[in-house]
Amino acid sequence: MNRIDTDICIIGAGSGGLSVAAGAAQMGARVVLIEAGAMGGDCLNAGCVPSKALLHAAASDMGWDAAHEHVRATIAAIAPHDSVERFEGLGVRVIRGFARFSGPREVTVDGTTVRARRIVIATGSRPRLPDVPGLTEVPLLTNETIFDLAERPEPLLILGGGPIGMEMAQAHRRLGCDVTVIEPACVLGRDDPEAVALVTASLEAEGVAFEEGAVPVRVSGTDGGVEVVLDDGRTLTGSHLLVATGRVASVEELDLDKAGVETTPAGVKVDARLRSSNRRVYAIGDVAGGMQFTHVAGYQAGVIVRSMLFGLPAKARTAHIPRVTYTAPELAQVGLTEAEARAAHGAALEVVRADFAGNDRAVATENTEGFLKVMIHKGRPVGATMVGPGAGEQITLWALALSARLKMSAIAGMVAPYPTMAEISKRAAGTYFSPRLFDNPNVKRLVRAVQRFVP
Ligand SMILES: Cc1cc2nc3c(=O)[nH]c(=O)nc-3n(C[C@H](O)[C@H](O)[C@H](O)COP(=O)(O)OP(=O)(O)OC[C@H]3O[C@@H](n4cnc5c(N)ncnc54)[C@H](O)[C@@H]3O)c2cc1C
Ligand SMILES: NC(=O)c1ccc[n+]([C@@H]2O[C@H](COP(=O)([O-])OP(=O)(O)OC[C@H]3O[C@@H](n4cnc5c(N)ncnc54)[C@H](O)[C@@H]3O)[C@@H](O)[C@H]2O)c1
Repeated sequence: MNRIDTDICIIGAGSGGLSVAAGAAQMGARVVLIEAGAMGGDCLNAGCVPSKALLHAAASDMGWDAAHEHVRATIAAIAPHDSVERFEGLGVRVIRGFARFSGPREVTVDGTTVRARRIVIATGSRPRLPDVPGLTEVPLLTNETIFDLAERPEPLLILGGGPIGMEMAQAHRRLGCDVTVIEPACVLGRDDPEAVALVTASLEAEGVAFEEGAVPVRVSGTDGGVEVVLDDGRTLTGSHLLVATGRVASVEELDLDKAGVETTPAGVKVDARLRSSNRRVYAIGDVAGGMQFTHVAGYQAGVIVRSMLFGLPAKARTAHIPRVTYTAPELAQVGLTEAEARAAHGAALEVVRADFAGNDRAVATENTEGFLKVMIHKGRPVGATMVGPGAGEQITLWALALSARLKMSAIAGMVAPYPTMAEISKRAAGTYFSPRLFDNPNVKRLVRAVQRFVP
């Protein structure tokens, strides 16, 4: 049995683990990084990167084979950034293999024991298969297999109308497939319903069929395909079935009990500093059971690097984290939705809105569908929802406003170049101040008084 002593041992080289490794090694810590599968984890190989590449290819009308070639080429172009070579170049010791805890301070991988002062669990998540009779007996697609499909599904059935289901529905429809999304509740159920309605209408107009409020009760194989029976008795038939019904944290087989690391149904149980019940062991990213995004894993990596390397008691916040569903139109959210903000702040909440229809650039470029809504409490934004062209890029202004706790006056005071889509944010901020200025009798009295005296 080999033995390695190190400062930090990281299990999982995905979005979270790689960020910890790069940060900690470049600041002088001895780092061991263990990866069982492909470097880069889900985001690079079966998540963000292939899904956005496929959406782009589908929008560019390049056809099925060229679209999949574009997906492979995109992964290959980004892969060197996450590669063993790059990380070894940064001074990280990379071990390929499946890691398990063998004690409170040690992890074992293929006959090597790594003893570390701090251990980071960054093992991510895998697709959750819902408990529908017959589901496990038919060939299924998940995010792990859909990007490698050689043949075009005809038609494609999708279980789940979350971000994966919606992005894959639009991409595959645009690549020429008939697509039906089966969703027992509402699609994109965490998001602002008015914004979701625009996304759904756009996908419907392109030919995606939605079965909302439909519960799948049985799945079975057919000659060359699958059948899904719904609770109202109807049967839908497809050549392929994509299951996109949420994620399960990858905690099994880690032998967490040997390290005294507790779990919850969502993943590793962590405190606000992302420490597990074993104070030497941290968990970040999808396995920590919070928001499941690459930028969250990266942000959490920064928080624990500060804590592990400098002993600074950094806490992870969530109120300023944005999220985007990359359909056309894009749907972006940061902070509270209107419903969440009303529940949190009641009558003290103000909501302002600006529509792309009132934005000159949107009119000139025929991109007028969509809006921005900003939720404001005591002069500061507590949430923003944007749906429309480039919403994912534009939400970053509001992500900054929330993370830096800016006042609405900071946004209103910004000069945005004319004509840009970005003026929509300034317009929303102006809408917040205009009743205070224009419908205010005191302001009018003051202006009349001053005008009497100015020469
Ligand atoms: C289809 C899809 C699209 C997505 N699109 C977006 C998007 O547009 N934007 C966004 O922000 N997020 C997106 N996500 C979410 C994003 O991919 C995840 O939140 C992110 O990858 C989580 O990073 P992680 O480091 O926690 O886990 P991962 O990136 O999954 O990395 C975990 C790594 O740990 C390894 N591992 C697991 N167990 C062990 C073990 N015992 N020993 C050694 N190695 C182990 C795995 O092999 C894996 O490489 C998407 C997800 C999916 C599925
Ligand atoms: N653009 C992005 O940032 C992006 C894109 C894709 C995925 N992701 C991340 O990956 C996570 C997982 O995505 P997801 O879409 O799988 O999960 P999700 O949890 O967001 O959505 C799953 C959907 O499946 C539905 N569902 C549950 N049981 C079902 C059943 N038996 N039959 C049919 N539908 C059922 C749920 O009601 C829900 O709407 C997301 O939460 C997100 O964090 C992010």
